[in-house]
Amino acid sequence: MEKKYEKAWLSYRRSRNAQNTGHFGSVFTNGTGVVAETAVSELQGAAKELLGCHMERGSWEEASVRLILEPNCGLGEEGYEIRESAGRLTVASEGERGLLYGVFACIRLLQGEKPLEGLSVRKIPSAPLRMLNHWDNMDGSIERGYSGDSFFFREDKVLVDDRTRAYARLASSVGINAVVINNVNVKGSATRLIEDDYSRELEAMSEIFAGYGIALYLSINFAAPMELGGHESADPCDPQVQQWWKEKAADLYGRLPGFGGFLVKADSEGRPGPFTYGRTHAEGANMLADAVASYGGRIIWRCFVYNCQQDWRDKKTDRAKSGYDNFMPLDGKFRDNVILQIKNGPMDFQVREPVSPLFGGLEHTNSMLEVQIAQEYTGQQRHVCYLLPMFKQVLEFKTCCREDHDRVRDIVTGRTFGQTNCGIVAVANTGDDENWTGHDLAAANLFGFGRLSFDMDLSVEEIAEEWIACTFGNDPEIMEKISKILMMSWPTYEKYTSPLGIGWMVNPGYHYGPNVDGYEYDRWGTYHRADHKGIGVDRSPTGTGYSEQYRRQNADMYGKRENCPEELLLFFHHIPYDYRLSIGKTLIQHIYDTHFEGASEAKEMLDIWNSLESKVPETVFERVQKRMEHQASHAEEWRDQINTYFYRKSMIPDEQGRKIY
Ligand SMILES: CO[C@H]1[C@H](O)[C@@H](O)[C@H](O)O[C@@H]1C(=O)O
Repeated sequence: MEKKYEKAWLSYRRSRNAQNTGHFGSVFTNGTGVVAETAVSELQGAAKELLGCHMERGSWEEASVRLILEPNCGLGEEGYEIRESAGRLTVASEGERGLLYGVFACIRLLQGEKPLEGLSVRKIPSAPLRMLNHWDNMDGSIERGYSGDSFFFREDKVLVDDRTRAYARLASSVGINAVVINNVNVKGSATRLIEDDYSRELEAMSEIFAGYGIALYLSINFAAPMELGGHESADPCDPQVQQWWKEKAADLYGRLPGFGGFLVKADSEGRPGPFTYGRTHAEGANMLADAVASYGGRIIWRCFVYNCQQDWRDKKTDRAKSGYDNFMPLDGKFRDNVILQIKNGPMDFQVREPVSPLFGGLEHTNSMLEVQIAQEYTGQQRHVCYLLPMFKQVLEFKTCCREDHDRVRDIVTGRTFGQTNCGIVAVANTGDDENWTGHDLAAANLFGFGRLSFDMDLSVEEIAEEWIACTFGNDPEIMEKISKILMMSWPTYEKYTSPLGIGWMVNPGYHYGPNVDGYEYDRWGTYHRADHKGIGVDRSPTGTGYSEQYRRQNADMYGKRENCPEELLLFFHHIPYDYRLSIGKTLIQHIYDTHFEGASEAKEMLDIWNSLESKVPETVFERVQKRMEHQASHAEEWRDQINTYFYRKSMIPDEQGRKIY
């Protein structure tokens, strides 16, 4: 049976005032393609539901809204301009996708009850590629999925139904233009997605996506020529293997409208890759790039490559170094239609990490920033954790690879090195739960990721406010309180879990809940190295040397403990418990204090939510309340386990004499 689903931020409430109704009499477009059609019908649907206006199609002269393709207007295919004058609204772009994004922007204004009079807005998307990666498996499960099962797959079948369109609307409404529907760990029947078996469904899906300006991408299994083609190897330098991929590409591009290309996780966590054949990642990626090049296809190649068989006794090997060690020597060796996909930090989506040194390191290679909105290590969508402030910090980080235009955002938007194949991608947080994201407030991360990738000038507060207005309406009390919860949530989560850049301390495997030594003696390279004197990983030049992978200025900042930003202190240094931080307190006291504070803030967020009972729909109120109650008590569990652990290790009491077990 199909599960019901809601419309998230696209569930339109009737406007409380009539200020904008005059604008929505009729609509004209000179676009003739499917995306222009979508733009028109989205506008008509929203006008009807938000304002009660039935918009007819009208001629250029009479229409009150004109969606106009204007060649060479400098906006590009995806940029738009919205102009209002004398009761008429014009949305202009060079491409139909720009018209669609412009329409969704108008709809957001209506949802926020903003007046349209005299409006003049011009936006060109910041990142060329704005992508979602779904880690959905063909059996319907989702790797690191916290919102139910997949709505793309079930029991080895590809699902194409109303929900596919509903998903495409949500994604496109915030500017997403590329989607990978299957898990990067490609095994079993997922390897067959590129075979004919699924062609009918994938064709239908890519058609729906294309109508919303979204390119469908697939994750592939590097060993597919062996598993599907019966070849003896998957060696990228073997002409037969090359030929096999060429034929696959010809077939896929021949039948899937707007097909984007492949995403590849190779030689990582047990997945096959070019290393088996003594080949480099560049040789692997370029072979695929050549197969898709003539169709305008792209190969997105992940840099999440590290030794997952480490010995915890070995203090020289450092997982944080592996991305850079593997890919820096290949800079400049990749084809132009290859994009390296780099996780924001050198480890794995922890609550705080430094920015990967590949940003600012690579100069001749297209790169894309990968973040995770599925909250694998940040509360798994049972805890509220609004991640946009983290993403914003990452994007604003100065890599020092240039005097100017050297921030991560400059690199991934093509400003630093003039690249056009670049962008930003998030591991998605959706599933077939009624509200899409399990936690209703987690939808702010999905919405926010899209909005930020489209417009990196937006502040995280503005994004939160837009999302709240679209989802709950713009009642000032709702706005203020939910904003407050969202803005508190990441720092709060960090405080009661693993602050100062130490990370981890979770239960192995499923990564939820406190377990200080969970990964301490394991093979994954994720250690905190705590003993009775101190804690932290020495990644300075005299330790593992990781800090030296940064450009000089940043290497100096991270390499010396007195220069290191404190929020990352334990990522880079092993610090004694009695070390005095700049705020005047000792490290151990800071650990105690943050955990007490974090747990009490989690309770405060719950209280704020509870005060909104009469203001938000009952089902939503209760869903969120249940999760926030769990969060508040789980935060206490974190607090007590962490504080007790470090009290037992250090035997230094809390200066404030609070209860430590
Ligand atoms: C898809 O595999 C994931 C894996 O579940 C996750 O725990 C790990 O952190 O990252 C991997 C990756 O990013 O490839």
